[in-house]
Amino acid sequence: MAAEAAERQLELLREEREAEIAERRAWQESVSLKELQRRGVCLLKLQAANQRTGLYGRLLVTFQPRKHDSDAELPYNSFGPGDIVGLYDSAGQGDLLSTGIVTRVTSKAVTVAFEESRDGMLSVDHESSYRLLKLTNDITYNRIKKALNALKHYHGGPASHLIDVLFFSLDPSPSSETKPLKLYNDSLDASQREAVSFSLAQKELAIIHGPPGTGKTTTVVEIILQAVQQGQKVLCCAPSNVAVDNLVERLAGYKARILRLGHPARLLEPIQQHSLDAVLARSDSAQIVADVRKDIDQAFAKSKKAQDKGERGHFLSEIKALRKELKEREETAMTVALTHASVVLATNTGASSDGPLKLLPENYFDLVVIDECAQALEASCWIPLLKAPKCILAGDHKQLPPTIISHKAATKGLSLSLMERVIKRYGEKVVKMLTVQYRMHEAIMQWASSEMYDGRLSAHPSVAQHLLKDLPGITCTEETTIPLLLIDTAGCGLFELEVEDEQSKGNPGEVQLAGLHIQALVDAGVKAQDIAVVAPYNLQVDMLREHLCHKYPELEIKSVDGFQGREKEAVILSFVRSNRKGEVGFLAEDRRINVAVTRARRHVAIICDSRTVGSQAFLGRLLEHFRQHGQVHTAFEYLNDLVPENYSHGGEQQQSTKAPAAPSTKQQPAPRRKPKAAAKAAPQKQEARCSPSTSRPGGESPGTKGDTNKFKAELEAFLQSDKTQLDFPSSLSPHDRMLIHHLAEEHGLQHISTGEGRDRYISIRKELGQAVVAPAATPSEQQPAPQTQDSSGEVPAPTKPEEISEGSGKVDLKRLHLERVQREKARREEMARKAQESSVSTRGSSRKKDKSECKGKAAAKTTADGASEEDIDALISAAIKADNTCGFPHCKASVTTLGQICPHCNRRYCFSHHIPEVHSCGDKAKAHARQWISREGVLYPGSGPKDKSLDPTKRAHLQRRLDKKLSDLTNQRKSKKKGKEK
Ligand SMILES: Nc1ncnc2c1ncn2[C@@H]1O[C@H](COP(=O)(O)OP(=O)(O)OP(=O)(O)O)[C@@H](O)[C@H]1O
Ligand SMILES: [Zn+2]
Ligand SMILES: [Zn+2]
Repeated sequence: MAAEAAERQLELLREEREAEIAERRAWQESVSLKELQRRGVCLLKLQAANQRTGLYGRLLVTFQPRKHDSDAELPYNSFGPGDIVGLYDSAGQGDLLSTGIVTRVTSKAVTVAFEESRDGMLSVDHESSYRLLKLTNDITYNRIKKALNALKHYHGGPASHLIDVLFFSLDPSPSSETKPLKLYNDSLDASQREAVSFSLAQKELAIIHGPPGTGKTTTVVEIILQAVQQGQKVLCCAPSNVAVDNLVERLAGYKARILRLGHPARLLEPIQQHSLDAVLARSDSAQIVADVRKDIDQAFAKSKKAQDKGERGHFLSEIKALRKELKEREETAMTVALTHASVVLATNTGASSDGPLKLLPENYFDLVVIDECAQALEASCWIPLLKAPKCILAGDHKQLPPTIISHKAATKGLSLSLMERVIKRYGEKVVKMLTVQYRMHEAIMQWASSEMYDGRLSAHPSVAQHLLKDLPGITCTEETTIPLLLIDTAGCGLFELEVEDEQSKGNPGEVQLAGLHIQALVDAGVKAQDIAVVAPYNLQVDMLREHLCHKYPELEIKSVDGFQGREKEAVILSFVRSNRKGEVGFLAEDRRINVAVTRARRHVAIICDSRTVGSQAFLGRLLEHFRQHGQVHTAFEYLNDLVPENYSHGGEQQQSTKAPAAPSTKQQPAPRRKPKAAAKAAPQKQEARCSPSTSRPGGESPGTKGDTNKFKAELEAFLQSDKTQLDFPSSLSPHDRMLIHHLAEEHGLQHISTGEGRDRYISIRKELGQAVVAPAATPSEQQPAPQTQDSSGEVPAPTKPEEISEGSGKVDLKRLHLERVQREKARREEMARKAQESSVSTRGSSRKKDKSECKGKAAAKTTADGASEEDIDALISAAIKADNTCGFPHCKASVTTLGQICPHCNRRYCFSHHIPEVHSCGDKAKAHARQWISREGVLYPGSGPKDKSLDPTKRAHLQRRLDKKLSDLTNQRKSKKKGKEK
């Protein structure tokens, strides 16, 4: 049974391994070194800054960027302790010199430990240029493989019985009686106490299921202390270093005798003293060991100066002998340190028998504890599990499972954790769930509880009602007094970026909105360090960082996966996906969303397109929870702050003079959040939830009806009159503004915002001849429904197709026209009948030719000629509408409210396409930017005080950054084109 399972795991691991290697190879073969560096797996142009001998006689070399100033920072990279890297000679052929393990990474340097290589000693010098490339990690794989092979052939070891239980060939034994415990931590709640005594009483297996914030680690620590109290030796593991360190820190607080295995350099400062290295350094043999190491270093230095081969060989053999001695002495000291400890802690792979644990006898440990078990590969758990007769697994299988590269291996079961697998079989028999949570406001918890934890969670009174405003130094504002906020972008045209060969997604509009919400929180006194911005896609994380990091260096911006296990007072989630297909991709993973939401203590803000995201049932219920128990803002309320100049459309293009280049358009405008008082006073705040997402053509959302009708009446009166401008008072709520904006767009009227902040008011203007536009019965959907080329044949043809001019705009016109005709039907039966007749008569006679970029500016004129009077009305407004779509070929996004005019080509583009590089104004923008930089010495207006005497290095730096940005954008565009051609 166990053997079969082990075999199967081995197979899946092989598959995973192959996928990993294939991915890396594909990168290395098809991607330039520069690009590899951009992806964070390669560091170019390094120099060796220093080298010394570390533990086990390994050579430790610290690399820095090869720059003349010593302060240079490494570029962004994903190097971390434990990573296997290749060291290459940058000059010449770029040969692989050696492989090593990263032991430490700072912003300025990376340290690598090199094993003794086959042909003697690696030697690095300070003059040469090197590069480091991350390799796939053989060590982890090999250790897991080794453990699985040991499992396959396991016979008579301490874990025999446990293995049978975990593979279901033996039922767990009945638990033993235990006497009442004297707790180390007497503040444990009832569910935690129960978990502790249950775990101690079980014979082979206990599982602690700890939902977010329920004190899982607190409970595990108590269990370990109790076990130690009973004289047991405990091996305590977790898949990640962070989780292990967390346990070390907590146990150290109780003065337990602990020992942490692993590279000391990667451990947090307070944990280092518990590391094997530190313990050894304090031991009696420390001085001798240190002396031996010094001898090695000296011999090494001499060997490099050696004149002839013979002399050199002499030193090398001396080094060899010294290393052997060092190893023996270290092993003796290590055994002493290991046996002195009651609790040995390591990562799952760190517990491998090829490390220090090989020094201990086979049945040394009584108990293995694996924390965060639901995030570990089952195979990796078998490394520690083989070492004891009993295990306690702690974790939450309702949060994210381990990351797997091979989709196939994942679906075949590699992503199923040991914890989940065992719970599925044994259920309640072996599990205790912790049910009181100490993190989230009740409103945040409630959703997670009912969706993921059978409604069993309750909030501890100390957190149940806590809000941001209760933190010191925070004023009461709308944002700090609500636990749940939904900022809905539905209908605002804030679409995700479409980078087709890119798995990752980004959404610039949501980046801007996140910036505005953070500003509001910070203005109210919330510290940036208490806020996290979390997004499910790395591309979005990068974009958020780029946009927000300078302004709020303390702000934490992470992917959902990177934030698991953490918490923040306020969490802002950007769900990114906004498309007409309602595609949500891996947002559909319930556990990812569970993790994202449950990081927050007092406040969660979700920024998303409810129309895209809400189409998935689980996410739909999340949004519904926010609507029921929280506040809803529509992104329209932030419009004026987002792109102030775009609230008008038509003649005025004030912005074209002040937008010098691409980067500037990505910059956040100076925050001008709506006046707090006005926002609070808005009486129909609750109705703001009736965002455009809920309005459909032919039916408007309840609750807004009164206002809509009122404004509609005003508008109609205005249309009938010969006035050309209608001003609305500045006291309008954001919601009313949105309604007016809708109606104006409906009627194809100009829509202008005048004034600043509190004094801002909206006016509506008509152009000459526009008074004849027929008022629409109901708001129509802002963007027409998605339409593929194939399905276009089903769209009924308009009355007189032959009168429609050539060009792509006409198809849109047809459909828009028909939509309008159909809506009119409800109100004017007569006309509707006529329209229907005619559309039936010509149905199927038109074919779509959606090629040209022309958006039908001319089309309106020509089509107008012979159409019936009503159709002229409809067509005029349809033409206006068509003119209001993005200028990018095939993009149909509305740009009436959120478009940006490109200063180079003067066309209006949607948020995804407004960047000059994206719609092929890149060269112009680049030239312009260079001019600007050389003239002003700044990257974008307001990026810093104008410094005419900008020094050349600084300028070069700016130039480099700009070039990078521009080339990134160009690449994005290229890859997009590639995708399109397929
Ligand atoms: N019985 C308790 N009484 C008061 N506070 C508690 C109790 N148990 C846990 N806490 C508090 O709850 C918080 C979370 O505890 P802990 O770190 O043990 O949780 P966890 O479940 O491991 O967290 P995670 O969700 O990251 O897995 C801590 O601040 C801890 O002090
Ligand atoms: Zn342009
Ligand atoms: Zn567009």
